[in-house]
Formats: sequence, structure tokens, C-alpha cells
Amino acid sequence: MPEARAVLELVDQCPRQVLRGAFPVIVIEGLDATGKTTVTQAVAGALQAALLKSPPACISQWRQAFDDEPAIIRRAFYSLGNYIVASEIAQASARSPVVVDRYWHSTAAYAIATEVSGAVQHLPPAHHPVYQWPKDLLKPDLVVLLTVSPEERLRRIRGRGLERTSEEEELEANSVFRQKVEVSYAWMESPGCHVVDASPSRERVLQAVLSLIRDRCPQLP
Ligand SMILES: Nc1ncnc2c1ncn2[C@@H]1O[C@H](COP(=O)(O)OP(=O)(O)OP(=O)(O)O)[C@@H](O)[C@H]1O
Ligand SMILES: Nc1ccn([C@@H]2O[C@H](COP(=O)(O)O)[C@@H](O)[C@H]2O)c(=O)n1
Repeated sequence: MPEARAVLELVDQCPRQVLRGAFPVIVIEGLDATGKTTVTQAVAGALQAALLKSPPACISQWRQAFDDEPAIIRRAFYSLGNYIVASEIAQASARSPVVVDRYWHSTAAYAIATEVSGAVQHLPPAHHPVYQWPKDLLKPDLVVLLTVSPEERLRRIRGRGLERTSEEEELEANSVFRQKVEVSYAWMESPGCHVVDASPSRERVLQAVLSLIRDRCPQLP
């Protein structure tokens, strides 16, 4: 794939060891349409933070090509995207707080849910190595997991009317798959996810997330 060569060239340009800055790094996670983009934009505005996303903008032109490939190649694309975003986070966190829309937990939770067939009970048990943060990937200070009921998620998806990936369609059609993603998110460790109920109004969700950030990130100016 010519797209694979292009992505690998970008990865090669990233420093092997990334030194992060002193400002806090906050990741917003959740299933699609739980409100991540809405929250990351509002938090970035409130904290005057840099706003980043995984996969990063610099590889987004190749995303569709990788989404059409077999799962293992698709996962490699999203995994590498996290390492590219890590070097963006390192640079940005020297200047201001950083808010990231999806990161490693998304890649891991969707991958685990896809690879494990059958019931939720077939997932690897809690504390299994698949739920651990990769040793060589820059860690965030806080990961916020937004949750809404399946019914509210569907309302938001339909209200938005955007195109979805086959995995996102699977989430809607297959409640077992959705539960496996949710349980995998909940079992991610070091860092684990702090759950915020994202069902209330945008303003109330923003206040809940900001209050969590202020509690958990003492280095915030
Ligand atoms: N608290 C809220 N109450 C009602 N609607 C909301 C709320 N937050 C977000 N929405 C709406 O729900 C839809 C999905 O929100 P958003 O795009 O922020 O989700 P997302 O998690 O980033 O989705 P994706 O992962 O698919 O990009 C949007 O139309 C948004 O305006
Ligand atoms: N860090 C990430 C980000 C995304 N994914 C995969 O993409 C889909 C959701 O992305 P949206 O931009 O539509 O929110 C989802 O199917 C994930 O598998 C990922 O693996 N890692």
C-alpha cells in the first residue's frame, strides 16, 4: 500500500523518545456520538488548551484507505496514529494544557471487542495485559470516559446524520459488541478512565468534566 509507506515515513520522523511538557494532558474517550468532540472543543476553549485528536490530522487523508483494509492493518494504522499524536502532545504540553479527542484507549477497546468473538464473558479478565497502557507511549494525566444510554446515543447519531464506519454501524446493530467496547474501556488501567455521565445538557456535561479536571490536575495554572 503506498499509503502505508507514507504513514511509516511520518512515524520515522517522530522522535523515538518523547519528552512531554509540564502542562496537563487530558484525553476524552467514549463511544461515537457520546459528545467527545463537543466536550473537547468546549474544554479547550475554557482552559485555553491545545486541541488534538487521534488519529491526527496529518494522517487523516489515508484513514479511509486503511478503514477498507483487513482488521489487523486497520489497527496498525490507528496504533501508529497514537504514537504520532504522542509527539504532538509532547510539543504542545510545553506551551499549554492539551485536550485529546480519543487516544490509546479507543484503539485498544475497539480492537479487543472486535478480536473477541461471542459474549462479553469471553473478554480477557480484568487486569489482563491487554488492558495495560503501552510502556513506550506518552501517558495522559487524566482520561475521561463519556457515557450515555444506548437510546440517547442513537438519538444523537440520527440527529447528526453523518456517515459512519462499519464498526460504528456494528455498535448500533450489535449490543454485545457495544458492551464489549464499554467493558474494555472500563477495564483499561494505568491510566484508567474516569466516567462522566454525558446525558445532561452540553453546559452541565462541560461543568462536570471541568470540575473533574480541576480535581485531578493540580498542575493546571
Ligand atoms: N450534552 C448533549 N446533549 C445533547 N446533544 C449533544 C450533547 N453533546 C453532544 N450532543 C450532540 O450529539 C451529537 C454527537 O456529538 P459529538 O459529535 O460531540 O460526539 P462524538 O463523541 O465526538 O462522536 P464521534 O466519535 O462519532 O465523532 C452532535 O450532534 C452533538 O451536537
Ligand atoms: N485512537 C483511535 C481513534 C479511532 N479509532 C477507530 O475509529 C473509529 C471511531 O472514530 P471516530 O473518529 O469516528 O470517532 C472506531 O471504529 C475505532 O475503531 C481507533 O481505533 N483508535
